[in-house]
Amino acid sequence: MTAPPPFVGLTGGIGAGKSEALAALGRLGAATISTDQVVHDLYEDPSVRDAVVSRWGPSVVVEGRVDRRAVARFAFASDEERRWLEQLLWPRVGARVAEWRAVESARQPAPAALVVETPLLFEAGLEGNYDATIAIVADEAVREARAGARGHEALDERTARQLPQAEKAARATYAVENSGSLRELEQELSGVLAKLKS
Ligand SMILES: CC(C)(COP(=O)(O)OP(=O)(O)OC[C@H]1O[C@@H](n2cnc3c(N)ncnc32)[C@H](O)[C@@H]1O)[C@@H](O)C(=O)NCCC(=O)NCCS
Ligand SMILES: Nc1ncnc2c1ncn2[C@@H]1O[C@H](COP(=O)(O)OP(=O)(O)OP(=O)(O)O)[C@@H](O)[C@H]1O
Repeated sequence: MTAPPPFVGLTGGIGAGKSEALAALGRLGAATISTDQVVHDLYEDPSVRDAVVSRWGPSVVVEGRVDRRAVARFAFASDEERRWLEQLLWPRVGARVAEWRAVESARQPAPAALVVETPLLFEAGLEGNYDATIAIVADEAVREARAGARGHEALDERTARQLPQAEKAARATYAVENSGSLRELEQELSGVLAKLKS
């Protein structure tokens, strides 16, 4: 019986390139899931929609759908509100990732790795769940410019809730630099996958 594929947590600062790294790992043969995407899907769940409406009022729903910009304004207004939202969503995200892992672990041929993009991996103390962790890091000016271009609501508050890039890099099994081209990023990640398989 062959060993299951390594279960890998992928993290990094806002705009460092986590989503591009996840896409590259997918092209390289890993099965991938983004917890940001899982959260976006959860806002379609009526129980989640009702919970945020009860907390913050009807203005968080626009044309029947949760408006994430409005949610971000309320959630990052204080630690208490942010914690409330995280406590609502994180257990549901954990359940969805566990389901996904069970399906992907049984897939034949086996993926090269099972990779979960988790922005708050270290902040949430999740590193012990994984066989290995990868931190994507970029020069601070590059990361800030990329993050700024996304136009995230409450960008400073999100950043303040996260560990600095250097700390994420120091804690991760592998730190991958993404200040160059996407092709260079994919090459670096190909090297990491080879190490994970060995
Ligand atoms: C606040 C929300 C509505 C904003 O949605 P939006 O589409 O604008 O951003 P998106 O979800 O794509 O996240 C972009 C980035 O913001 C950062 N971010 C998201 N949530 C948080 C948080 N709770 N603390 C710090 N940074 C965060 C991450 O770096 C993430 O990659 C949404 O991010 C959310 O519901 N967050 C709370 C749940 C959570 O903690 N998610 C993180 C992954 S489990
Ligand atoms: N090596 C690169 N070369 C050029 N553009 C890049 C590179 N890496 C990332 N980008 C671009 O920078 C932006 C942010 O990258 P990405 O979405 O992968 O980061 P992220 O860490 O997932 O961000 P967020 O925290 O906002 O979810 C995107 O527009 C992406 O295409």
